[in-house]
Amino acid sequence: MNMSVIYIKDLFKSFGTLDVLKGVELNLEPKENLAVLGKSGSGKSVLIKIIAGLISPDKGHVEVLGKNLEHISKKELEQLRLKLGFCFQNSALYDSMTINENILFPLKYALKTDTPAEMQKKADQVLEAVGLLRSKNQMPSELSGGQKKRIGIARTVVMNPEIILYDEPTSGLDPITCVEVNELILRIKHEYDTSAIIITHDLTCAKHTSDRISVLLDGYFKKTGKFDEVFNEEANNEIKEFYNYNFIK
Ligand SMILES: Nc1ncnc2c1ncn2[C@@H]1O[C@H](COP(=O)(O)OP(=O)(O)OP(=O)(O)O)[C@@H](O)[C@H]1O
Repeated sequence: MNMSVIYIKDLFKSFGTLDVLKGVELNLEPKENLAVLGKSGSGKSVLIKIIAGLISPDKGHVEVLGKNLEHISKKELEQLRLKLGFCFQNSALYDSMTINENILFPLKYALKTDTPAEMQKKADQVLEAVGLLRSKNQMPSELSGGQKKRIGIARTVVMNPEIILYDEPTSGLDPITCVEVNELILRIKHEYDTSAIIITHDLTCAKHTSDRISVLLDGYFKKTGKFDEVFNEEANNEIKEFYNYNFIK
């Protein structure tokens, strides 16, 4: 039996004459963080959209939390999506709502199972976990970029997802705030027992937040392994040069 929370085999996706994914293989284990590195346009977002069932592959096997996406009903897909948390690049907060209302929003409109008191308790817990409980009555416009990222993560975590998909979690942040966000991603994994795919161009983020990294090049994962295995002496020049390993601490 396959124990992976995401299992992808022989995945192909083209748009017209553009072959984007050409034989992607991926295994995400329970409680594992996997960073996906790849150039702009290499197909990282397409891969995430396929995992979320938003677009269909041309060919290949995609299994998420034991469900084969090829044979899944609409209702099952809706239920599955509740177990997937998306952290968008721009945090995607509602500007006209307070931080507290932003956190409550998915609980109220997607989960619909808790009493108001239960929802508020969950919201307070995640705000505490990301260190921003005191900001709960502020508006998003009053927060820094790093604080917004943390709220975006809190809003995802409040739904208690089994898998979190982070899209460029450190983009646009200064190096010190990047470290804070990286630490938060790790803390979330340990405190909430989640697995995650972290799409990033930031090698420091990949190194610190993930158990393994996969490098998407030419439509498939050229290399997967622990950071030091991928960027070792024997790594081919494509991998070494592209990510300019020398700049990493
Ligand atoms: N719906 C679509 N129709 C046509 N082409 C698409 C579609 N979605 C993605 N593409 C193309 O697929 C390629 C991969 O796109 P994707 O958004 O996955 O790249 P990415 O690796 O996420 O890039 P970035 O790091 O810049 O976000 C691009 O050339 C893009 O134009």
